[in-house]
Amino acid sequence: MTTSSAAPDQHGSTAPPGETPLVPVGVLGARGRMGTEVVKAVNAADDLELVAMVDAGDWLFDVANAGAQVVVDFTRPDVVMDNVRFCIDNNIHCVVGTTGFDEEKLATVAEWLRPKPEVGVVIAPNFGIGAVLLMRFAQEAARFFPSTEIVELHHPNKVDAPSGTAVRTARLVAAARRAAGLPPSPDATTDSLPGARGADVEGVPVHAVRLTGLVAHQEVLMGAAGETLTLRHDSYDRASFMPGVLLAVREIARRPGLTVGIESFLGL
Ligand SMILES: NC(=O)C1=CN([C@@H]2O[C@H](COP(=O)(O)OP(=O)(O)OC[C@H]3O[C@@H](n4cnc5c(N)ncnc54)[C@H](OP(=O)(O)O)[C@@H]3O)[C@@H](O)[C@H]2O)C=CC1
Ligand SMILES: O=C(O)C1=N[C@H](C(=O)O)C[C@H](O)C1
Repeated sequence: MTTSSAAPDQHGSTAPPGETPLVPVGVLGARGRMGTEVVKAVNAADDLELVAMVDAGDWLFDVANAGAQVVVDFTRPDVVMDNVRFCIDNNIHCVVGTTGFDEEKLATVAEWLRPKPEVGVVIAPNFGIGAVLLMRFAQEAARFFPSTEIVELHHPNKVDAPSGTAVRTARLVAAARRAAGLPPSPDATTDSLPGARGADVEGVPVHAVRLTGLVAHQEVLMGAAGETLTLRHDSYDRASFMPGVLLAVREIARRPGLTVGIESFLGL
């Protein structure tokens, strides 16, 4: 569905002469939990214009036809790659919050971007500023603790487990542990039910809870002799992701190529 009231001129602008043009934004997954919030946030932003809302069953060409310069994707791990490919092919910058990106998929996106040096794609498993900081703090602290485990807790409608944020946190922690030369976390378990010790992400156990009433939460637990450090972040409302999403929408045209996470946009 396209939402723009005025047709773009030959430069893609709908602004009257002399005024700073609004950035035309399309939202994919627009009727979903995150998409609905993004639509509200874009509509409330003075410098952005919502030009297309696309959800399952809608025509993806709507975003190109509407003149979107930036697309925000909060869809599903099984469809997001097709959406990103379409945007890159059509010279549209992408802000991607959808999860499910492993190293292979990231490499594929980087490959698609190679012939399009002017297009920017940011793929971030979490746009919450607190969650981004938690990842950074966990990365900093990891080398001081022999044991680290991650517990992520989410609403029960989430389709992927563990969360993209937890997987990224675990990878960052694992890299910090490797760099510090830490041995595997001590664990004497020889007898367990399947899943009891969580998913193994590069040696870091990740436990996923799905509970009615929750939105998005994560704890990183670190242990050393006689002490523990627990880092916790809670998103109680999806509004918590919007400052990060809007920052990425405003920045991405100046950041060609592939960016993973919004840390660099925040000066981290
Ligand atoms: N990076 C971040 O900060 C955050 C990331 N997420 C991630 O974002 C993703 C979406 O989460 P959430 O909003 O809760 O999920 P929802 O299921 O509520 O929303 C996804 C929407 O995308 C629609 N959709 C499915 N296929 C397509 C398609 N091909 N084109 C366009 N739309 C499509 C779905 O329709 P239908 O239901 O009919 O399939 C649905 O309306 C998940 O991967 C989640 O982990 C979530 C929160 C924050
Ligand atoms: O599905 C969600 O809700 C969320 N998904 C992202 C993830 O998998 O990390 C971000 C946040 O945790 C909310």
